[in-house]
Amino acid sequence: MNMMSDAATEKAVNAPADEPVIKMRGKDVCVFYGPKQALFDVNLNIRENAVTALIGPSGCGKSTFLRSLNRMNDTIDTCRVTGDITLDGEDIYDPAIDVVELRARVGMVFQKPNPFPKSIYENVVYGPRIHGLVRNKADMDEVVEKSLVRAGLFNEVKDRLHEPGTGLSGGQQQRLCIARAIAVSPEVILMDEPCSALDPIATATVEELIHELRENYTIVIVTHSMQQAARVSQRTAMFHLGVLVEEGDTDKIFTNPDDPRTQDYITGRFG
Ligand SMILES: Nc1ncnc2c1ncn2[C@@H]1O[C@H](COP(=O)(O)OP(=O)(O)OP(=O)(O)O)[C@@H](O)[C@H]1O
Repeated sequence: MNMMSDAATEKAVNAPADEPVIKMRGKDVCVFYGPKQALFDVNLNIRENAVTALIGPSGCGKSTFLRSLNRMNDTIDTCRVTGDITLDGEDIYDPAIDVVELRARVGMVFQKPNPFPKSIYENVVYGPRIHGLVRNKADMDEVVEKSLVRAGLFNEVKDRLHEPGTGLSGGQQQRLCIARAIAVSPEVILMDEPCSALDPIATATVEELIHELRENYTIVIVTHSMQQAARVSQRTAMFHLGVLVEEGDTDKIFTNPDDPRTQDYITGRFG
């Protein structure tokens, strides 16, 4: 019996074993805030089941590009996006796209852990409930436990699931936010400097988690830390003044970049 889903079958047919699968594709992406252009013709493919790091000096457009991948920029009145961005080949800016559904498929974790002022349990179950993914208490218990286990938090919180999420440490709150993102079974997780508010130990835990999540998810992470990009990512994209300077295997970008701007940035000459 053939157990493969149609989508999996299609992928297997379309992608030879050694060809990476492209999960998201950005083509000639330009982003404007009012009259100001923040991104210029960015062409970047995001590989499936890999971690892609977006690096570059402050203001270069990393977060702007990240936010364009799940239409978070739609929430900014002055923001306008041109070019094409696809998810599994589908145009995410097509007016027929349901943005709520898109953001369930392409989840997001923010810089500052932002749990809802509710219990740990409610934080995780909120998304599955609004997306109609759980029908009863047993479903809810299961999704809460599974998501917290995947986020590496279950053992630390299993005895206090009904206590406020805001009572956790910063690192635990960030893992709770990751559990909340995972709970709706996203395909892609966008992370905007997810460790910048965390101490080194909590950072190491979240980095380990990112490493593990890669097996099941496609991850795009904005980071200011070169060490972090080198530790967690397989692909790196370097931005400067709104332009994608270069992208490639992380090892190559950090040891032998093609562009002098990348060389200057990774050696700390600017940024
Ligand atoms: N909401 C906004 N309104 C107007 N301009 C904005 C807005 N958000 C970002 N910008 C501008 O767009 C450019 C890119 O900003 P963006 O935040 O994407 O850069 P970044 O590389 O993520 O920076 P940082 O590393 O400092 O977070 C900057 O010039 C910034 O001032």
